[in-house]
This record gives sequence, C-alpha cells and structure tokens, in this order.
Amino acid sequence: MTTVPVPVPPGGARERGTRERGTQERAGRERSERERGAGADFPGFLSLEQLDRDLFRGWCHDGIPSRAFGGQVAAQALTAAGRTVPGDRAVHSLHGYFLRAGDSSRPLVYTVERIRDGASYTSRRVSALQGGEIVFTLSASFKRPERTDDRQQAMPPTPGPDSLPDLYETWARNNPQDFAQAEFRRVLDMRYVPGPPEPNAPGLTEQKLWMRAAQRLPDDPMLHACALAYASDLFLAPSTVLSEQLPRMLREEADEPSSVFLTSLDHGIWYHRPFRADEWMLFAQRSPTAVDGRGLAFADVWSLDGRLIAHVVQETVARPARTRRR
Ligand SMILES: CCCCCCCCCCCCCCCC(=O)SCCNC(=O)CCNC(=O)[C@H](O)C(C)(C)COP(=O)(O)OP(=O)(O)OC[C@H]1O[C@@H](n2cnc3c(N)ncnc32)[C@H](O)[C@@H]1OP(=O)(O)O
Repeated sequence: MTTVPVPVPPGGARERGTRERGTQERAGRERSERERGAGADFPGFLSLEQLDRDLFRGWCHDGIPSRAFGGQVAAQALTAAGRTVPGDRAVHSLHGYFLRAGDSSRPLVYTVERIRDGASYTSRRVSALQGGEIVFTLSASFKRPERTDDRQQAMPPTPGPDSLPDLYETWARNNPQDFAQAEFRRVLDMRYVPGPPEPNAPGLTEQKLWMRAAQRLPDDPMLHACALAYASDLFLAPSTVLSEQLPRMLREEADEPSSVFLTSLDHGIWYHRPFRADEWMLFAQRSPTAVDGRGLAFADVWSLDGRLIAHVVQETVARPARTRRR
C-alpha cells in the first residue's frame, strides 16, 4: 500500500504489519547510516558522497511510508547542483518532477549536467536515479546578486510562532506510534496556525504553518535554500484537499486513517531574498483548484520580520486511496 497517510498518519491495523517489518530493516539501515557518518540534522540529511566530478550519491531517511520523502530527494538534488556552481552564485529557482517512488532503503545517484554558465546566470539539470531508472529530475538556476529596486507585498497578519503550540506535541497525542518514528522532528520545528472556520472564498483551501530548522545551521546560504526545499514538500500536498482534515489531525478526535492517496508530482521554488532556515519561516499556503485527480497549491514563504523570501508551487496527485490492488 503506497498511500501517503495524510492527514491522519498510519498507526491503524492497515499499516501495522508493514511497519513492524520496516522496524527490523530500519535498524540495519540506521546502523549503516551511522557507518556512513550521516547525522540527524540538515547537513547529515543532505550529505552527498562525490563519486566523480558531476556524480553524487545520497541516502534518504524513512518518513513517508513506502516512498522516500520528496522534499529530501529535491533538497539532495539541489545540493548536488550547487556543488558544481561557483560560490558567488545563489540559487534563485528550481523546477522538479517526481517520476517514480524513491526507495529509502537504497541510495540515490545524482548526475548533474552543466547546461550553461553565463556571465550572470548558471543553469544545471539533475537526474536522481535508482536501479538505473530516473526517480526525480531537477532544473535549477543560479545567479550573481544584483542591486535593484526592492518591492514586495506586506505579510498577512498572522499569530507569531511563540504563541502557538508545538505541532509535534499534538501529533504525538494523536499518533503516538507514528510520532516515535517521525524523522521530521529531528530537523524541523513546526507550529500550525489555526485557520478561519470557513475558507475565505468558495473552493479555496488555505493553511499556514511556521517552520524552522530545529538546529542552528552553518552560515552557508545553499544549505538554507536546501532546508527550505526540504520543508516545502511537507504540507502543500495536504493543502490541496485537506482544508478541514489537516486541522482535524491535530484534534483529539482524529482517529481514522486517511482515505486519500497524495503524492507530489512536480515542485517549483522561487527564492527572492536572503534568509536563514534556522529562523522561523511562515508558509502561507492556498490551493485554488483540485480536479482530475490533481490538486495545485501555492505557498508564500515569509521571514518572521515580514520579508517575502520565497514562493513554492506544487501539483499533487490527489485521489481516493485504493485499499487493494486493481
Ligand atoms: C507534526 C509533525 C508531523 C510531521 C509529519 C507530517 C506529515 C504530514 C504531511 C505528509 C505530507 C506528505 C507529503 C508527501 C510529499 C512526498 O514526499 S510524496 C513523495 C514524492 N513523490 C513521489 O514519490 C511521486 C513519484 N511518482 C510516482 O510515484 C508516479 O509518477 C505516479 C505519480 C504515482 C504516477 O505513476 P503512474 O504509473 O503513471 O500511475 P498509477 O499507475 O496511477 O500509479 C502508480 C502507483 O502509485 C500508487 N497509487 C496510485 N494511485 C493510488 C491510489 N489511489 N491508492 C493507492 N496507491 C496508489 C500505486 O502504488 C500504483 O502502483 P500499482 O499499485 O497500481 O502497481
């Protein structure tokens, strides 16, 4: 069963057998992760072994049952691209397609193509492979900084993160087993902003979350860009269908496994202004449409001091979950 357990993660009988088998496999894998020296922080989650000039290998943690977490694959692909770019250029946009489910028990190999090195802009294409098949493709563009006018809209009024409960505490109360295995806590602090009882406009779903890296990160802008990419794949998929269900998972009465199959199809990020991913970032998300088994969602990403630091767009497969094979 490859259903992504959103918004109410697994813990029910439906997924328990797989989970127990997974525990033994995971023990072996964690051992080998330690042997490889990968740490439980962003530098560890994004660490890549360089096999050749433009060829890298990385490992994904568990986290999304039966498939590698797309945010980690995208962030590792971006890390690989960044390793081939001169240090005076920062990433300003990326576009990726999730083509096959990644298997977190096996490494991913990242090949980087140097598409263009211009005077101002640098373009890279990355393919992430497993077993000789492409799992994810990324196009990323980097540029030298320029001094021009700075215009942005104002941040919407939002309760600050310090006034909101830790998302994991609520999660743990509702999903104790799942919580114990969540990899996300190792790298992300999260606060859910309670939304209005009714959507602001018919057909529109909205949700806001504060997120930041759980540990202080080194002063490497590329690492902060990759951390944002990682975090940005967590809650856009649910926001395409789950305006009511995401808040529901945070309440005590959340007891039913999700009946929705959600998986990220493609992902785009535009980075606007310098930021630190170890400081609070507000992901203000909205989804104006879901149809034909696909939902589209946008996130405006704000720093705590009201700077618009990025935009994220994602298309997601959103279907009723199959409980047995066709
Ligand atoms: C408080 C703190 C908590 C922190 C914790 C928070 C977590 C709470 C948020 C979580 C949020 C998650 C968000 C994840 C976001 C990603 O990370 S998802 C991972 C990244 N994306 C991917 O892996 C997608 C990769 N791409 C693909 O898998 C394929 O291209 C696609 C999109 C499925 C299309 O493939 P296709 O072969 O053309 O399509 P199709 O035949 O329809 O389906 C292929 C397979 O998909 C599966 N599938 C398709 N439809 C269904 C369905 N309706 N039901 C079940 N399975 C299905 C089946 O395995 C199917 O294979 P078969 O069983 O038919 O053999």
